[in-house]
Amino acid sequence: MSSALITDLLDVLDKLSGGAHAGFRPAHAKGFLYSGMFAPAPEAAKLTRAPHATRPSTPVTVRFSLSGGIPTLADNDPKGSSPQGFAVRFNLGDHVHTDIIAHSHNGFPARTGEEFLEFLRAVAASGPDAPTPPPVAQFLATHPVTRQFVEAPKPIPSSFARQAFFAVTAFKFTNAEGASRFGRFRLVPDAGTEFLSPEQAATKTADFLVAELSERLSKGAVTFRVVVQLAQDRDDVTNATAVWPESRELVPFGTLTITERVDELNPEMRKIIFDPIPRVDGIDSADDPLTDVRSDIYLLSGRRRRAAAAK
Ligand code: HEM
Repeated sequence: MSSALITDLLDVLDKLSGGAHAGFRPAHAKGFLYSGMFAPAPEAAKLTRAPHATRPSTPVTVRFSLSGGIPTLADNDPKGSSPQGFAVRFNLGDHVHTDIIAHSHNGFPARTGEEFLEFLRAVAASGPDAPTPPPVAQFLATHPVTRQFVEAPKPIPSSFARQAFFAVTAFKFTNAEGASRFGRFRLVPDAGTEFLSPEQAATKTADFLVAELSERLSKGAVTFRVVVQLAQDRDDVTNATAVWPESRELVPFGTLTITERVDELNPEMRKIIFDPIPRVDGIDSADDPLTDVRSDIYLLSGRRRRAAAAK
């Protein structure tokens, strides 16, 4: 991976957030950590020999977040809140883990890191002093898939527990017999989905999503079904902008049960860096170019965050 691409992406993300916010993520900066358990569905072990698919239960740490890079963003901010993020760490042993990193929109605006950089630079160059038409309008005119992503409705949910999340990049799942299938993780809320109209969202407080989740957890656990959308032969498994038809089979993978909030400012917890590469036997990258770029940039960004927190 070109390190220039990674640092250029980090720079433009910082720029879009009005400069770097020391100790915070340059994307999905405002987020909240919780702990819980994962229990696999019987079908999971038929798909993959990964340990969390066969063990009766695996402890998890999860983080819900808003998409923007500003740590003080309001949960009902019409521009920076959606898509919300949901990252799940399966704690398999000492320093052994595998993650699912998902957001609340099925798709992504760019196929490669280079294309994403070009898009973000066009957005950054389209401020109030921009020429007409602004660079972002020119970019969108020649990138219909990005335009589709930008224009798709991304309503604010009534709760982090009431929307579905999509891992977008595909993985290759291999079972104990050595049989492989490609698929994409999805997290589906047992409480069902519910979204706010812009008018309803405007009446909410800046921290309503975390407050709502605390209130909900005081009454009982929050559960999500983890499923894998299986690719069929013609589906492109290397392109996160290509949404597969909804008719594709959804294989049950298990249930996530979220029980309590974890202090995200706790030094140990501040260290957590979710990893887009699964790094566990039985689940591999499907060679989507975004996977490696993301892994490199999350690591660089996470190290920068850790260094700032240590000061
Ligand atoms: C080239 C493409 C991408 C770039 C450059 C990028 C960049 C970043 C960066 C820099 C972070 C902060 C990492 C950290 O400090 O720990 C981040 C976090 C995140 N990104 Fe991406 N991202 C990309 C693609 C995606 C995609 C496809 C998704 C959709 C699933 C996504 C969802 C998330 C989520 C949910 C987080 C928060 C993870 C956490 O809670 O720690 N990103 N991204």
